[in-house]
Amino acid sequence: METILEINQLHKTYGALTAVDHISFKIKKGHVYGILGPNGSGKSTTLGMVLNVVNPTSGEYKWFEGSTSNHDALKRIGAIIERPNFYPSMSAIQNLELVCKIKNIDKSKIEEKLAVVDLLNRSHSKFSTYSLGMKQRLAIASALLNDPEILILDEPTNGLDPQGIRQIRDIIQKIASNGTTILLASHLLDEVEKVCTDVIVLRLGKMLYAGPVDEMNRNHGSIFIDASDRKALHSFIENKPYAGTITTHDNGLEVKLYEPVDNAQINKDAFESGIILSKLVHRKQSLEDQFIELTNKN
Ligand SMILES: Nc1ncnc2c1ncn2[C@@H]1O[C@H](COP(=O)(O)OP(=O)(O)OP(=O)(O)O)[C@@H](O)[C@H]1O
Repeated sequence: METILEINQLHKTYGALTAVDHISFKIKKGHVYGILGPNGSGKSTTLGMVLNVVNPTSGEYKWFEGSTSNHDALKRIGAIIERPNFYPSMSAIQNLELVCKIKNIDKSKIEEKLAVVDLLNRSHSKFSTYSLGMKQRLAIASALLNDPEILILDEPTNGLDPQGIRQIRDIIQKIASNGTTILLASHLLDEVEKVCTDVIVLRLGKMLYAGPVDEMNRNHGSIFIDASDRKALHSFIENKPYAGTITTHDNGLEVKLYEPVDNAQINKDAFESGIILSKLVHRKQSLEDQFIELTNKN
């Protein structure tokens, strides 16, 4: 599968502060990627570096498998990394015509792109009359004018109401379904989970996870068990191949599972080792729990 962007050991410091710490990942064609992390984790700096507006301290990145210079690659990319900024007294169409003129793009695409972002019926209204969501959608239409191979969005739903958020998410999915690769930065796990196929998790500039969203979710959870002989229970469970970290609580043991195992099997194993379980509860970890765990741990 074609690689759109390859980042290798990209690193950025501002004085003593490390904003991005030797991160490496690949963006493959046709996927929707989320860069997920709390505020200040280095998402915008990463986007800034690959868009040639922030100079990396070290490391490298390569667009389109190196078939073009990083400067020329920008013509094949659509990006919104700042708040939408258009002329307030001009209509959507007039603003997009101006963008076409500046970027030397054919005007014929304007209507098509306004339709993608659901703004055709307001295309003659002044930009100043637009809601924040409409402004953001116009920015997306503008970034799509040159039919980019990848669309990059930094916190695309920031400040929007639930309906505005929903519209932007639907539009992102519509654009992705037409084959455009998408890279979006977000601090919202829910957003990434709903929209993205793949995720790169950052914290304090470090990459904690890169891979499919559903593999981040492929977690076997924990079991909570108890028996009258706690010590024997501990020795029994710690030797099981499915058992990970064991935490002792007042009301029993919590055991993280490395492998899938059903309750009946655990019960049988315990019984065969002479242990009668007085408690056996299986809890699957939510993606949110995992995200919090990932971003707290490292
Ligand atoms: N121009 C700059 N000068 C100094 N420090 C900077 C600069 N730009 C970013 N930083 C710092 O680098 C770190 C990463 O910032 P960055 O904006 O990339 O994070 P982010 O994940 O995008 O967060 P947010 O969502 O809050 O923008 C932060 O500690 C930030 O204060």
